[in-house]
Amino acid sequence: MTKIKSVRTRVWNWTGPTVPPTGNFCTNASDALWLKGDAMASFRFHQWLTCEIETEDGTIGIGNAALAPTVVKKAIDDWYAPLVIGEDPFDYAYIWEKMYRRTHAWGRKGIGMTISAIDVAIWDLMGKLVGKPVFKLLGGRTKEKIPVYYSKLYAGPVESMQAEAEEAMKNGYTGYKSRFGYGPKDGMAGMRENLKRVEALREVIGYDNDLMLECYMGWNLDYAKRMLPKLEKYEPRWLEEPVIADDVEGYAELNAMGIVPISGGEHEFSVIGCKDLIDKKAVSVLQYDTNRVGGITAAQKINAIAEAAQIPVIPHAGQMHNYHLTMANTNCPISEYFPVFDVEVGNELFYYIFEGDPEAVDGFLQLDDDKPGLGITISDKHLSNFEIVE
Ligand SMILES: O=C(O)[C@H](O)[C@H](O)[C@@H](O)CO
Ligand SMILES: [Mg+2]
Repeated sequence: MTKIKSVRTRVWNWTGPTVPPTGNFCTNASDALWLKGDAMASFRFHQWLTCEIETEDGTIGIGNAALAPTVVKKAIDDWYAPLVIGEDPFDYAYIWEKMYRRTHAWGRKGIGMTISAIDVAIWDLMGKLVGKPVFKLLGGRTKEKIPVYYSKLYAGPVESMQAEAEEAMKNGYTGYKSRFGYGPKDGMAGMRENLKRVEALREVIGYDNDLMLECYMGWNLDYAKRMLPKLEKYEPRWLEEPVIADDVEGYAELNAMGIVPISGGEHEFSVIGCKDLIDKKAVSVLQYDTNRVGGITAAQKINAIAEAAQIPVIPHAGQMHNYHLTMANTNCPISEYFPVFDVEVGNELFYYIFEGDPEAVDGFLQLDDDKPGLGITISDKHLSNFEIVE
């Protein structure tokens, strides 16, 4: 048995070129504020955290976190790393509870669930130590390959969104996720702008493909109740994060309307947090992100609860820590896929930090039965575009 010897965290600050967002790029929680200047400022992810856990035999497992990397680094360095050093990585359930309970006073939501970055690294480590891909430790291959939906189509001029969708269709995706650019502050005119873009996308992708619509917490209950009947005829597969994450009652009211399935969960944390969404019938599709919700240990427990309630789980973000869970669970039907693009919002930044993330082909992605762990390495190809803080 080889014990955990060290935990190495690094913050990767992107210093390379970025594509500045234009105009009503994507609604978000800050839209409700009387704001001057860039409402998107709180919304770009141009930093990332890597967390490498090494055992005495030199094996290294890789975890990551996308939200608030500098704060997460401090939480891991000061609080979580000392709790895991000296432990056997295969005691991952004990390690998880130790981290969760020893920081419970402040750690059970948000930054505190940085447990995720460590837990993902431990699962990568375990896979490498037994020579198996992580999905083979979770339930194995439930799909020949994973169907993915193209997730971008931020709001912009109608013509450019249609051109982006036309280009994406060449890759054979059967699902497309678009972002709304307008919300309550934009009034009826904004509603028309939103509907104009949904209609335009349906003209391009037709009705035999899924269309998912993302609000990213930028609407509110009143606005969403008014928009849902107007959206119904476009047959969205789901409406994502229409209200802020704390408004679980609002989620439940919108979902109960039964007009468009409501999805959410990427800003929910822990098994109990996700169970609450399910018990309150707040979502028809649960979308935690494994590197936020509590890692693979928590995510797999949530998958069982969701399956019992027959709520499909389609994790937020096209990253390896989510793909392995989707491969290993029949109740995880498809995966979100962030196409590789120039750094814009930053969802795609991980492509510049890691190697091994699969590329979608003909609307599917594949995981390798013979690649141990998560199947990613830390890349040295883009180091010149990063300032890395140890
Ligand atoms: O569902 C998503 O992909 C997220 O909400 C995105 O990370 C965010 O960029 C909003 O589109
Ligand atoms: Mg989302």
